[in-house]
Amino acid sequence: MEVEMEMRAGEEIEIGQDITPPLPPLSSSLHHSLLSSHCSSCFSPLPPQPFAPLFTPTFPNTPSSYYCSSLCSSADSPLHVSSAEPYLLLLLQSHPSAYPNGDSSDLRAALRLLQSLPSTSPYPRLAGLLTNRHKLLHHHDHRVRDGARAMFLARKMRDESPNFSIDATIANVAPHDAVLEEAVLSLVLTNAVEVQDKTGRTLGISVYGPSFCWINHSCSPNACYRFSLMTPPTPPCWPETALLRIVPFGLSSGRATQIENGVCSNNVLAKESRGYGPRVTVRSIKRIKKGEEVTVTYTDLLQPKAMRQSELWSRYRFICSCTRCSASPLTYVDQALEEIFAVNSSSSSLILERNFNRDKATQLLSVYFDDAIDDYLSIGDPEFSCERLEHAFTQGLSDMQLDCNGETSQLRYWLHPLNYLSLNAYTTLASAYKIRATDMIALCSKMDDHLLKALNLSRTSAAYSLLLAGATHNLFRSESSLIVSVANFWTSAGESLLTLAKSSVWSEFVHRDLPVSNPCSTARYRCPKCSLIDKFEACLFYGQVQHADFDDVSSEFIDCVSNFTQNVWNILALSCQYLRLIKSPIDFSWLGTTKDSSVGEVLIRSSGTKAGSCGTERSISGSEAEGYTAQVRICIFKLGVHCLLYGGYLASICYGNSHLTCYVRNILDMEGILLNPCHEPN
Ligand SMILES: C[S@@+](CC[C@H](N)C(=O)[O-])C[C@H]1O[C@@H](n2cnc3c(N)ncnc32)[C@H](O)[C@@H]1O
Repeated sequence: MEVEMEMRAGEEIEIGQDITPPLPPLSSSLHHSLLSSHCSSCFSPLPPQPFAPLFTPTFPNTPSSYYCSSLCSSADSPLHVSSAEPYLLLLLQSHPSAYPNGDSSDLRAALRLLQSLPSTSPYPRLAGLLTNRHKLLHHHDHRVRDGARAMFLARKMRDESPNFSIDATIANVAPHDAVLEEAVLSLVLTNAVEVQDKTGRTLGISVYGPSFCWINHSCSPNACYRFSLMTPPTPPCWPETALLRIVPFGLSSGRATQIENGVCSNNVLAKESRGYGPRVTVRSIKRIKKGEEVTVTYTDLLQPKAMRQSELWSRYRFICSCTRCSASPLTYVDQALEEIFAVNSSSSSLILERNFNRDKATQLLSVYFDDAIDDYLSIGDPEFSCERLEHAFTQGLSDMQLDCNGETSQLRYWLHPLNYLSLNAYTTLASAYKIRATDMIALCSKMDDHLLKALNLSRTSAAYSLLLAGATHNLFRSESSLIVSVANFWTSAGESLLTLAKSSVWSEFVHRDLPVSNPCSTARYRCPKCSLIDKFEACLFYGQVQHADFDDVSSEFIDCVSNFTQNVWNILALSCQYLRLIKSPIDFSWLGTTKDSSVGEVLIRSSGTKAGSCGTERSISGSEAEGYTAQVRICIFKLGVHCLLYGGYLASICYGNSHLTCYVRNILDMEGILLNPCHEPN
């Protein structure tokens, strides 16, 4: 009988606490595209003169591993060579069709694992980890079969070296030669996680031992994880300094039994794992009761249910039945993330349509939005992308629909402001407007219309950042596991608002026409209405939040931020038609519930269908310039400080005193707002 493993809390766990020590990987590999820019051992960026592997073979004109130090090279080179990685890279370089499925990191991590694991029967677990080979092979055929074959060939080339011929080796592979490779590759696909650096950039993948890999997925998880990049030699952290607050459980026929550590004991793991490479630490983002299952997310929680389910199915072949997915009717968050409005524009007046093909509308809108966002990311024309996105936001997209009488009518679809496509678009728009502002500033050397335009562009960028943070916060109030996204979005909004308040363009403009006192030169700023600064400083000092404070801190923050926003939102939103439709980016009560039509009506009626009123910038008028007063500037500054403090506070719950918390701290430090120094961890 196959046993399904899970991890449970071994004790009561409060929110914002580490529940594992930093766990070392069993195997990790850089993404293929980063092989020549990052260290294959510790994943840090390479110096100008990187270190090559200590041992041959290296093949000319073929990607290889490089290292940041001789220590990294001597720690990793033996495994790099013995695992047959150089041969795999040679094979993929000369015969790309051997694995046409993209990045080679899965195969390289699997080769490394295969080399370091004791040889054993490939079912259903290796070193305690689920392989899922049967399930994956049944559905994924090509990825697993092609990959395993390429791994098998690489190992054969290694064994026959130096007398191998790639073509002859390929010709001699029998269909069932690569069973073990299939199992190890399936294990990697089932258990590997993407390793990210401090900025959230994905560097590669890692497979960890059961303490991490036995943690199941939930769309409303109670834990998250972070990475720390470790260079060799790093002191062993397990089991001596173990802080493992979770225990394994095996579920067999629905009956939970505590598993003996014999499957994969801590000692076995300590021996199997490498001392270096990205370590992972699991942390609670909710209070977890003793005996409760600990879960993390395997997917983006800001996607609607259907997308999460489809992603989990295509990658892992399971159907999620967590509380969020099983809720009937859909949770508020899942309703909002997929909400679309339709109007019948064939009739003379705009009528909100109740019966329309939602899947078709979603498809139409997602193709349009994804395309506009991809265009921005790949071609990088920010102005065109802003125009496209805002056009769809304000004018909707048209489609023909066949009704039950066989007659066609014209429908127009609008996105709900909290729809996941809207959230993705806000991120793109904040970034695109920021780039446009920077480009505009570079164009002009002295105070003129261009400088004012640049200030308007950064104002719109800050407004979109604030809208993204506020919109996600609205969802976070119903789904607390969104804390990780919210922490990042409040931090970005704070940074963007502070940059706007401190803009030298604004200074020039204000000095000439509307002199303001410089908010940045004022002495240490403290908000008289909330204790956010003290709470954030306490987090920095104690390394964790005082959990009893959490709800109070959040509601104090929202009170303050709502007040500031009331004073400045009209000005932040002034240049953009879509933003002007958003009555408040913090308090979304103007939206009504997703069941009633008020938000649809607000959007549709306010946008109208007048020709030429597409959601692009208005020309700069005198009244717009009047918005830039000293009071507004100071209010934007205070709003930015609050957003940063709250973002930092939430980040300390999710990551402890890690880079994001310190990043916030450093920005606030420069403004003379905080007291205590921060020691950034690795
Ligand atoms: C990283 S492993 C997690 C530990 C796994 N349960 C085990 O027994 O080793 C990932 C696999 O666990 C299973 N799994 C994880 N979360 C699940 C969930 N919410 N529902 C069903 N299966 C899940 C799936 O088979 C998935 O491919």
